[in-house]
Amino acid sequence: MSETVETVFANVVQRNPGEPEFHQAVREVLESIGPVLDRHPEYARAQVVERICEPERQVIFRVPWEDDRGRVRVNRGFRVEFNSALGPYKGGLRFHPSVYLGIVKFLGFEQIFKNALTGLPIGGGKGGADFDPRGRSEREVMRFCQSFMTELYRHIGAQTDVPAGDIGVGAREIGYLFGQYKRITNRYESGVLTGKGLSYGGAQVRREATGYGAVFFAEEMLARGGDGLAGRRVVVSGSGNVAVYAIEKVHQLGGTVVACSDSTGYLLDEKGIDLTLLREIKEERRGRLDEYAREVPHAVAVSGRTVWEVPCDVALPCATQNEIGGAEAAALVAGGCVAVVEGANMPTTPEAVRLLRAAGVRFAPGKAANAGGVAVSALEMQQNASRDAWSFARSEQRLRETMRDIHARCWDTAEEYGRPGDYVLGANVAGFRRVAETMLAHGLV
Ligand SMILES: NC(=O)C1=CN([C@@H]2O[C@H](COP(=O)(O)OP(=O)(O)OC[C@H]3O[C@@H](n4cnc5c(N)ncnc54)[C@H](O)[C@@H]3O)[C@@H](O)[C@H]2O)C=CC1
Ligand SMILES: O=C(O)CCC(=O)C(=O)O
Repeated sequence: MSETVETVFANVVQRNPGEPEFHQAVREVLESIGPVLDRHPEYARAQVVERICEPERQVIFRVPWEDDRGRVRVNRGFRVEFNSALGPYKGGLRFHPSVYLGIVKFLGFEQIFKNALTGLPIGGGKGGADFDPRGRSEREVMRFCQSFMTELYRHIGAQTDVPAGDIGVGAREIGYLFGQYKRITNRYESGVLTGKGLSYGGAQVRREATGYGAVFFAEEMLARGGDGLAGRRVVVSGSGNVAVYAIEKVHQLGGTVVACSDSTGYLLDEKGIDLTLLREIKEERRGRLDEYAREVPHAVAVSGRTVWEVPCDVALPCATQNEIGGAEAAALVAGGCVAVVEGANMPTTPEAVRLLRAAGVRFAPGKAANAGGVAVSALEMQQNASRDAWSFARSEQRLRETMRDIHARCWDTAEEYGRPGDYVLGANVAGFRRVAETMLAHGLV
């Protein structure tokens, strides 16, 4: 990093102590943008980088709720409204016990550049709570969502800040959150949340968008080497929203996903994951992957080990941050992997990225490869604003075009900066330039 950028980074670490994930996300962007700052001294004069690293607003709030035994519980809720240069703050809500301010800030920071890369009018934000929905009854989840929205509602709005789902927040939670927002405000404001059910303003393909989008990105990336996913052996981590629809699209494009995972271990099915059964276990029974292995004799459930030990051509990490470290990257290289495409946010550590690159593995960062989810959220906002509802085919076509455009933006920018094939540089620089130019246009705000 150049001296100027190194100083900015040191300042970020000093001002945001104890937030290693946020530091990691900032460092990755700052490492890419030195050459842009050399070409555009006006960005440094206006302290654009310093301003981008500081959230516009951060809200932390108490979420009290009552469990089924009548015991009062208290969680902590967050919304970080990071950057509104390009549009209303936009980004998901995560309910997971590991959530704290540093996680929400890393996710919000990533979201700024990801949303810029889509070319759509959305700023960056993220939120969540340290609530663990696992093992909680439907009624407990509903009460938690209602209490969370009872504070959040005053900070959001279709033109202000538009949350959606992330880990632990799916269609069920969005429904409860929307119901409470409507009740408190007495406004049927469809565009205040995305990822809604189709009966009340949800968009076709939003559920599938992140997973499908990551696979479309992988297709584009492989196509540059005259290749594709057909006939490829693929491993996916996670078995939630992003993972399930990544698996579906890989299968539709002729590849075979032989393994997926959850926080307890992984499932190996050499004949290809049976998605109907996986979805029944995960989405309906909310069960564990070993249930699959009990029902499919040739499948194996492996507990306490990493899914990345399974040899594959293409790896799609779709679970959580920093799940591929040095050891996992080495295992992927040893297993013959040629491409890693991030469906999750920052699932690969900097050490792992270096190792993969050194071994010639193509690597696509999440802020480019998983942008399909938020892109279709922006299309949901557009449909809500015009009281329209597009067909599945039209929405999927838009998603495919958007992922093609994002890929091209990353590819062309990397070439322009003399680093062909460097998707990390391409994504960071293309996203940063759009936000920086707009911030300059808005003056000192
Ligand atoms: N839902 C969306 O539209 C988008 C999600 N993402 C990112 O994709 C990732 C997955 O999100 P979703 O599928 O929405 O969440 P989800 O809650 O539906 O699924 C998360 C999955 O990851 C697994 N998991 C969590 N921690 C794990 C660990 N330590 N080891 C192994 N597996 C673990 C869970 O068992 C679950 O299968 C996250 O990084 C999220 O930020 C990114 C863009 C959009
Ligand atoms: O659709 C959205 O607004 C949320 C997407 C999101 O949280 C993400 O891209 O990580």
